[in-house]
Amino acid sequence: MVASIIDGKALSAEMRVELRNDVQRYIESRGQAPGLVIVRMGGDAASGVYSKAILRIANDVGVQARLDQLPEDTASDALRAALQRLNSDASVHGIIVQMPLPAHLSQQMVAETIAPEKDIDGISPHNAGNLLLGFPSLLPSTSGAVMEVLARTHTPLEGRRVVVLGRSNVVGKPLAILLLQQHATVTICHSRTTNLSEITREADVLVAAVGRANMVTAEMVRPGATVIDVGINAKPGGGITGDVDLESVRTVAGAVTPTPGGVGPLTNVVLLKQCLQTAWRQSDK
Ligand SMILES: Nc1nc(=O)c2c([nH]1)NC[C@@H]1CN(c3ccc(C(=O)N[C@@H](CCC(=O)O)C(=O)O)cc3)C=[N+]21
Repeated sequence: MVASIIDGKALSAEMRVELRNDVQRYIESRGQAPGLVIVRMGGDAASGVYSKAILRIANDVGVQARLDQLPEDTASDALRAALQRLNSDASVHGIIVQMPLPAHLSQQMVAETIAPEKDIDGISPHNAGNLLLGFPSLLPSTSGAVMEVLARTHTPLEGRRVVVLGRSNVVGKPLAILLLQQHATVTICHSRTTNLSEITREADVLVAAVGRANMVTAEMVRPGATVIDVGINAKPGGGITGDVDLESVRTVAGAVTPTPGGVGPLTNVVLLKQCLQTAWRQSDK
């Protein structure tokens, strides 16, 4: 079997056409663009790539976006105050705080401070709780992007075995919930899982969201399976690579997403789509 390579850039372009129209309708109705602010501390490479991609695509679809780059040593109180200012700024409809945070800052503080109605990356307890309960909610955008890839490639999920590698709050956990809602049989594996490849070889759909370059190889994949690579690992010489060893996996898989050019380009669009959604909500009042 030689896997087909899923073209994330093409899927992203398709979504951007839809989104550009939807943003235009908002601007015509409300007389202003949806506003988005990225808050970033420090110099993590993956979050740098992501920030640039968000700004570029925002500009392309008509969302007003800016990057608030704060120093790595920003104090917790100063970050809280900055977020509170964004919460009460009516021109800001969506806020994303880039992860990972520097070690001295608490994810819980950030998640509890961002106003749930501006939480376009779905990290607040309010949105996470709604997702768990099956109520409408804002999603962590990467988990939303994986669902977009699966839907737009018509990958069946109902009754299928899906194995998710990774249990993070931004990918593994929310994705497992979304897959359950589509009636998949979901298994979450992580760093303490024993006999990992025995489990992954059962998967009709295998999602890698671990953060370890090239860890998924052909021996871990069921022949014909769909393999979704969510990993964003910085390459020593610059650029990014995924969690999936593409050259190895493509010999057994049915379909596989590359990195770059797979899930990443949809993540940005999902984030912006959710910003448009929050802008409509905030201007409805
Ligand atoms: N709160 C939060 N939510 C996140 O979702 C989040 C985060 N923090 N911190 C950083 C990581 C990383 N991440 C990326 C998303 C898309 C691309 C992306 O668009 N990649 C393109 C372009 C790659 C390139 O320019 O080389 C591609 O894969 O083809 C990259 C990285 C989201 N993350």
